[in-house]
Amino acid sequence: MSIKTNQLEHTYNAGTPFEHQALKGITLEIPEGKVTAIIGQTGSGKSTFVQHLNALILPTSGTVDVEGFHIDPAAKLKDVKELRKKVGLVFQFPEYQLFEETIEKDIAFGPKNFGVTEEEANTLVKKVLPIVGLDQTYLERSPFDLSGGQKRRVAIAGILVLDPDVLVLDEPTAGLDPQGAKEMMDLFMDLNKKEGKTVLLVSHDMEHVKQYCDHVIVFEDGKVKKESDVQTFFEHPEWMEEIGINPPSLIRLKKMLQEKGFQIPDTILDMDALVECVKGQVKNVE
Ligand SMILES: Nc1ncnc2c1ncn2[C@@H]1O[C@H](COP(=O)(O)OP(=O)(O)OP(=O)(O)O)[C@@H](O)[C@H]1O
Repeated sequence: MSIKTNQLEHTYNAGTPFEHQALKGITLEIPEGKVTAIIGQTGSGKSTFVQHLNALILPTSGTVDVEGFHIDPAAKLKDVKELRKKVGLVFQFPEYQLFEETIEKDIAFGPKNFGVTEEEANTLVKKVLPIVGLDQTYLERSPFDLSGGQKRRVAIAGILVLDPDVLVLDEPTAGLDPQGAKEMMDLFMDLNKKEGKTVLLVSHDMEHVKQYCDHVIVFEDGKVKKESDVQTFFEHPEWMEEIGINPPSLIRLKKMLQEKGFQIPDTILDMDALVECVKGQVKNVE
């Protein structure tokens, strides 16, 4: 089931001097089973948009259809509780939301909240730990004694334990070192490829978008500025320039080589193909 929004608008602090319209009529369809990136300048409305997808905030006007749920400005929290199981939202720095005294209790909190018995919840916790790369010795440890990257794995386990069909990830690798970020992205990609989960990734990291995503949606000032498959998107570096986003390193390298006189088709987006293309021309350019 795809995710659809129709003329979605969101205004913060409506009717006060601090009123701010963050979303200005977003009509979108996000494909099921794919990895879709949402990119755009800071403040363009990305986080506001994704928080509508599990009804964490409600539209000021317009609608969202997701996993069989229809969300409009009058939606009631009790009607959307089940939706939270189906659409898992991973915030920026999710580790700040850990609060229980053991990792087992922290991860079990969600299932118990949905009426699962303690025993069943603990079984689910044991299953999810290896998925996030932690072994069973972590169960009784305090989440607060872990490294930042380990804490984040625990927080993400707390979402995966509900087995959502859709994963909405708001800058899930922010603050991680490159290896930690790669492991985190590989984990999400596994869930997409092996279990068919739909993934929506809010990211400022164009290397990740190029490497992992199928589809790109660009936000600007609360509106959708562009939508494209990932190949077409990265064939147009001028689109990234327009929105002030630094292209991935390979695209920058390609542009430098083109400016030096190398004939490189825009369709080349991987390093092996770029090297092959340049090799044949080195003598000509010298
Ligand atoms: N709780 C809030 N109250 C009032 N204004 C808000 C609130 N949250 C966000 N905004 C404003 O809404 C606009 C969109 O913010 P949002 O966080 O959705 O942008 P973003 O594209 O996710 O930015 P970033 O890339 O920095 O995370 C911004 O101008 C922001 O200041």
